[in-house]
Amino acid sequence: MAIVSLANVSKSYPSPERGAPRIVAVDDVSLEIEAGEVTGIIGYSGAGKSTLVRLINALEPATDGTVTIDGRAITGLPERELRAVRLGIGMIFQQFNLFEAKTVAQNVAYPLKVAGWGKAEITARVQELLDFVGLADKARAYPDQLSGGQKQRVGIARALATRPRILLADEATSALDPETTQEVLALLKRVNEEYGVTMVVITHEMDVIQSIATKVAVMDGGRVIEQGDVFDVFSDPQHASSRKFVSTVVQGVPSPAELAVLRERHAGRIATFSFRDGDAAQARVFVELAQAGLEFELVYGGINDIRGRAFGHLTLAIRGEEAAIDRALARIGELVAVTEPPIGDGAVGDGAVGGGAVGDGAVGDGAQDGEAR
Ligand SMILES: Nc1ncnc2c1ncn2[C@@H]1O[C@H](COP(=O)(O)OP(=O)(O)OP(=O)(O)O)[C@@H](O)[C@H]1O
Repeated sequence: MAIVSLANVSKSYPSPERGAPRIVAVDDVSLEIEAGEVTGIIGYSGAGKSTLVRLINALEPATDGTVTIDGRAITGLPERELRAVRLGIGMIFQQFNLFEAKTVAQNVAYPLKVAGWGKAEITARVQELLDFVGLADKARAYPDQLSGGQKQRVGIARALATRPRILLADEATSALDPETTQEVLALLKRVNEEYGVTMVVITHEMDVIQSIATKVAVMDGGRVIEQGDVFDVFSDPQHASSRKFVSTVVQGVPSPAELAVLRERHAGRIATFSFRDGDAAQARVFVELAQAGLEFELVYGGINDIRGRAFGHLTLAIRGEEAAIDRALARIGELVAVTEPPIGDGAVGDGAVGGGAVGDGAVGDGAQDGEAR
């Protein structure tokens, strides 16, 4: 059952310039978040992700459409009732937002005080939460005595204090180093698995999606342009904008700048082949190219793993007769996704290198030559 449901939700703000049209931050978004799922919201800066989260946690009213939390439409509810809705939603932030003048225990206790819990109950709950996040020994410390990862663990304990069913995380690991990010992600995974908390995670980091998200929604220009299982969206994005965004976060897809370098270094036509798990097609690519009498080398590549399922991209520079390359790519295109990035500036001749050359063949050889990472 959907615990968060958005139906045709829009949010616009008046423009700072007089007479200019309103700024549309969220544009006709419909999204269902199932209870117990971890949903990643991704997209470029300015796509509307933070605004979407403020609509879900009832911090701002939608301009249009209906936001439903736990079966209850929150649009138009009076402030007193919105406060009750907010108690069921925890929130963690990139900059942790802890009270610097309060101890760790006081920070965690704060929402319980606001919610009117009794003193003994608060003490017991704070102890339980600090044990859960592994900071029982820091109860009396102040935030400036903690590392970034510890601060975020306090943030998580505080967000969970009132036993919310939903946790919203806005770039919660973006200020942390990679190792600390992994620790915090492991903790968030436990929050989801042990407490059954539904999570909505805004991020621009592939690591976060890869480690904890089960579902993902891609935002662009205020709209959700694609949503679905993480593996499906990342291994085979359907929408041109999500393909562009996904290619910036997955391993193995050369950026336009990297492509320009590849074209300078390697003669031939550059083509990227994309594979998904269960695909036995990888070897067929090399066989087809070799059988067509084409010379090729592996110039770029990478494999991504999303909870045990792999997908990857290999970029080859292919040399040979134009028509033979066309025919081979058409045949291979029936087996795997083939992309030939448009030839931009700096493209080096993709002219024929004379047919009949035998391909490099072995993946290993190519990888040594190439930029594989
Ligand atoms: N309170 C506001 N008043 C006016 N415009 C706003 C307001 N909040 C957001 N916007 C505009 O709405 C658009 C979406 O902003 P939002 O912060 O939701 O994007 P985002 O995807 O979270 O970006 P980032 O990753 O940079 O935080 C932007 O153009 C932003 O300038």
